Amino acid sequence: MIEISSLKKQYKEQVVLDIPELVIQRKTCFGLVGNNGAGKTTLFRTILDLIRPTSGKVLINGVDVAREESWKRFVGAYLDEHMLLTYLTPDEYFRVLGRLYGMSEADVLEHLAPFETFLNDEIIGKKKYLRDLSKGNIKKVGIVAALMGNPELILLDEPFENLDPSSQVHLKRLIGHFIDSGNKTFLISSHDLAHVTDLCDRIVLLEKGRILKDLQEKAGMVDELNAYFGT
Ligand SMILES: Nc1ncnc2c1ncn2[C@@H]1O[C@H](COP(=O)(O)OP(=O)(O)OP(=O)(O)O)[C@@H](O)[C@H]1O
Repeated sequence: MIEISSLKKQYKEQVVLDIPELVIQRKTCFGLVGNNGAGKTTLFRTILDLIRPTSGKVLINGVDVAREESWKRFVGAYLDEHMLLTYLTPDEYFRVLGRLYGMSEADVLEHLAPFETFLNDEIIGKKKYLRDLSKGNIKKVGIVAALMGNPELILLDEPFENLDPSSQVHLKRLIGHFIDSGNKTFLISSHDLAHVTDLCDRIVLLEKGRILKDLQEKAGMVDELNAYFGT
């Protein structure tokens, strides 16, 4: 469970995040939407303690993310390519992460198996450095890496961006499968209203750092979002 209280992030006089209270229950697929600059990435970065809030706090399963490290064992995330070791090939990167999570080579291969189609033949088994992959293929590596080590909570920032249409559908199926397995919580930010509303049972709409809507009923979700975005 994620508990956010009195969370504020300010750059000089600009308040970019202002969330008095937000609780995200376990086993939820939580979608985060909002226009450019609404504060989606800032919220994710704050939850992951990559930036410190000006005030307020984030608890993951009761642990204050800014004070302890234990939450990192059950959280996986992919926000952007800065999270990757781009001087490695994808195979090397998965192997390094596997070691970090105490996985054997066989465990790593077992983890990668369901992603075989998603990680197309330009990624696995090629001696290409991560930094030389296309944007979409880098994203695929980041997403598959975020799911390593059997995390309970997974944060994905714009997972569908830069993916070709069939990979988007494939990813949606993969995430859906993890959600159906019943023990994972996903936080997904996206500009793709169709994908995010298909997947998520709760969607929060941010505007200028504030929660404008908190949609928790599937029925009407799409219409409310379309009305807001004028789509
Ligand atoms: N280091 C920083 N210094 C000053 N302002 C910042 C900094 N980082 C983020 N911001 C500002 O915070 C606001 C929220 O940015 P954020 O990246 O969280 O938005 P977003 O909803 O993820 O946008 P997008 O959909 O474009 O990715 C923006 O106005 C941005 O310019």
